[in-house]
Amino acid sequence: MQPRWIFCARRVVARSHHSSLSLPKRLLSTTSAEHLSKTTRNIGIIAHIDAGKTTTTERMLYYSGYTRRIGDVDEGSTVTDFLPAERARGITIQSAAITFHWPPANPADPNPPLPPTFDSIPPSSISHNINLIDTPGHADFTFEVLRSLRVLDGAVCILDGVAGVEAQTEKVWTQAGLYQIPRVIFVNKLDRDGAAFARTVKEVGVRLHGWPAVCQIPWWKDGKSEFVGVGDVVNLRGMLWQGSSDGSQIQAFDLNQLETTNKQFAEELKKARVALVELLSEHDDVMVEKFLEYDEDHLAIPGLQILQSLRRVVLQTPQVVIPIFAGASFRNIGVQPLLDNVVDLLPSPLERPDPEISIGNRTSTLNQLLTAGPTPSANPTKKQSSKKNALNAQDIRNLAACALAFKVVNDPKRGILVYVRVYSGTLDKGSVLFNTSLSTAERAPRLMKMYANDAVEVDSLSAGQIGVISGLKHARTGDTLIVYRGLQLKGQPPGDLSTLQLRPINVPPPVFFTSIEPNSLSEQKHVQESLDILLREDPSLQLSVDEESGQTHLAGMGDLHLEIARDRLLNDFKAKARIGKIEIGYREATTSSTSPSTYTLDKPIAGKPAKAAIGVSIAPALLQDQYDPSSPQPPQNEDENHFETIYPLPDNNTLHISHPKLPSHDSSSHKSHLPPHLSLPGLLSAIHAGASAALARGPFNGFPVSNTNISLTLDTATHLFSTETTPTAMSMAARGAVATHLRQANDASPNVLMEPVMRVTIFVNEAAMGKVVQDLSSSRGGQVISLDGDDSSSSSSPASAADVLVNPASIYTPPDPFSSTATTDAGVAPGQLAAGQRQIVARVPLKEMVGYLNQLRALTGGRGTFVMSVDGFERMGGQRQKDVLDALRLAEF
Ligand SMILES: Nc1nc2c(ncn2[C@@H]2O[C@H](COP(=O)(O)OP(=O)(O)OP(=O)(O)O)[C@@H](O)[C@H]2O)c(=O)[nH]1
Repeated sequence: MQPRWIFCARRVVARSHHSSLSLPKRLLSTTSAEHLSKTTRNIGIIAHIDAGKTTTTERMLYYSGYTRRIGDVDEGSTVTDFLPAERARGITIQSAAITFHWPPANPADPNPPLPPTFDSIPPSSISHNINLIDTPGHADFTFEVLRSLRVLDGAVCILDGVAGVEAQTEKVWTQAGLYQIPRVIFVNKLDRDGAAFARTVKEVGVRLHGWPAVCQIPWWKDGKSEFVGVGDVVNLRGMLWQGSSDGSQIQAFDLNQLETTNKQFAEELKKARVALVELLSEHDDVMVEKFLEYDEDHLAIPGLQILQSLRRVVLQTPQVVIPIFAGASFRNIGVQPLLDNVVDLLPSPLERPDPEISIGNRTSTLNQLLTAGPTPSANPTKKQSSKKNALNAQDIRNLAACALAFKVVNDPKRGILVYVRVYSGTLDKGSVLFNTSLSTAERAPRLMKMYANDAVEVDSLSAGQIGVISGLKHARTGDTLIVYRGLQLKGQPPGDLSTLQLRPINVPPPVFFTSIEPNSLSEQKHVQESLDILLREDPSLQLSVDEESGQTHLAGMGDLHLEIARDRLLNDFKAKARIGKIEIGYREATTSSTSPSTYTLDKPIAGKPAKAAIGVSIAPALLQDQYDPSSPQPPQNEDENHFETIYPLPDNNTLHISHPKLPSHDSSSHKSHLPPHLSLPGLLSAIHAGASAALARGPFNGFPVSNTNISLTLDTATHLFSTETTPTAMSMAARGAVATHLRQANDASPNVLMEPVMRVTIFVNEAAMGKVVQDLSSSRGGQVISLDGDDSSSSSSPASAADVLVNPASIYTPPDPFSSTATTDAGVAPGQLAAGQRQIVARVPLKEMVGYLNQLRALTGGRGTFVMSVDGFERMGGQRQKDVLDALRLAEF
């Protein structure tokens, strides 16, 4: 049988003189939504930095015919890394979603009918629509990886065959597992000196907690280290990449041919087939039946049966079997069969679990909402709010589409592009999109699919599809967009629908910040507009204005995160601004309470008289030495028996607003308490905004305030002054009130500093372990939590009960061309790391982790890697606080 990809690869050569992309539009416009969903794969590539994601993606685009020459990351000519900052650094910063077809469609018959089942042919016999999302590999962009993961149906994890499983891979792998994303592995860079396929496969078992199913074995020329092709264990054939520089010419040899030309390789291929059938039989009952049907002959089972069994195990939840493929993208080896396997093994959008949603105060799934009819009340005690927010069957029928904006990109040529994944219904060009995150509606002027660097306009995007909306003014990365039939631009969908969030995620607290000052007044507008775009692109950046200094502070997740933001601002947006040093974002915690008093604002705003008052007091939150800052929840208390609304705020702050009971359905009680131009929700949101602004800068050292309870009291009889009390006046009153009391509390007993503390996981070679632990605990003030996964929370132990404990001795691997101690199983117990590898988990103040990579490299001869994430904020000891403050002051001069 001639491999299908040989045909595809040849077609690439034939197509390469065509410059335009006329095919996709036809394909999309004539394909039914269901056909499209069945033949769609929304996949991502996840990997450690430099494992070869970009190189592999470029080959995928080339072989599928979407680019005419192979891009080269080292030359800065790739399609996917398209920001100048990315090209300059050779790393991927933004997730770019690209659509292509695999196998390439036949222009004469772009939509051949789908067979009723794929029982007799593999899915990759039919052209599929692949939406590929390239995810960033650097730890600072973990949040961006998470955002991309949300929209994936499957993933290819690329490993560097020399480095094996690296720290960041393990982290992203686990995160993808939490989203139940089926994954396959591509062991790349097998052409490099020191590439160790066998060791890497064992590491997959032990560190990624699954059973590696070796589906391809590397083909080393004459059994030595020149990597020339792969052995296809599923179809029992060898594939040799030789004779063409672009990898489009591949020779295939069946087992009989191999037995005469390369006996040793043929024997290994058979061993691999036996191991694969054995492994599949342990996890798939159908494979056991096939095994018996074919007289227990591992080699007699047809490749298609093996493929179908692999597909079943990959789609099992949790995924325990991990298919492994081999290649060297840079040498153009292995990419076409990898693409076949993406189509054959990874799921279509129709095969994915129902996406999670949050609506009102509860969580559910989208299909439950769409099929359940009228929604039940979120909380039986909240009668009033549930009555107001309940949805009837017609409301739900009117929900014409739900989509998630997973990426906003400012394209130099096309303006702002919002990448969306549609989860239900169909999003049509021109429809009104209600943004449930911003509570505003805007029209979708243009819809597109992105093919490499070419955009193709489409009229609609149906469920399961990934596409781009251009011309939106407000939508940000992460926003949920819904289409509600008949909704006008100024309207709001009924009840809880206006709060519907698809796959909501918590934004971690920013731990670094920098200051931004326009060079001149005339530059201010451009700087602000550029910052607005940056924030739409990346909501894990946060902006605040320091009223005292007039400076704008930009806060982010890591120093590289802010560095990239700075580069984007200055180089891409050409903003003329002074940008300060990147500093650690400490917090200051209140340590004493204040007595209640009333604060009155009485000064003109924008030339108009303004007056508003509010009662205020503050107190330290239960004085915790540590806290875990999570994102604020929606208001907790709308119970009609209470007069208080409680807002949990970031950084362990809480805002209590006492106010009169004004049921929102009772307009007469509103009229008796409030002037006609004010509403209770409007006043509460103004107070919330004012109090939050005051907390952004503490009186002690200008850091954001943490661990503080704020009590504000709104007495509608004495605190409102007719038309002089506007929401803006009330917001300013709240801000002034809180700022005054924060100062009072700090004067009575100074605030204390809290510092970000990281959870750090470090992988080192055995010889370096002692030095690294010593450096962590003595020089960096860190606390070692576990060594080699002896703590249940460490990432080398199974992350959950679903994870399996894999004994590396039971994993089949072909031999590597050179023998290495790392490929032996000696001394490696199940659940432990491969020989020679050690893992350290520690809590270390962020300040001590700045520039750690260089130090770790020096201590480990360049082999150590680490990942870290914010574990919480911790109160600093007196001496440490003094040292930090002294250093900060020194830096000001
Ligand atoms: N020898 C060899 N080098 C490779 C191979 N694949 C990629 N590289 C090189 O590895 C380096 C990193 O490759 P990229 O494709 O940029 O890796 P990436 O994973 O996209 O990296 P980030 O975008 O930084 O996350 C480049 O210098 C590539 O040329 C391969 O198969 N063999």
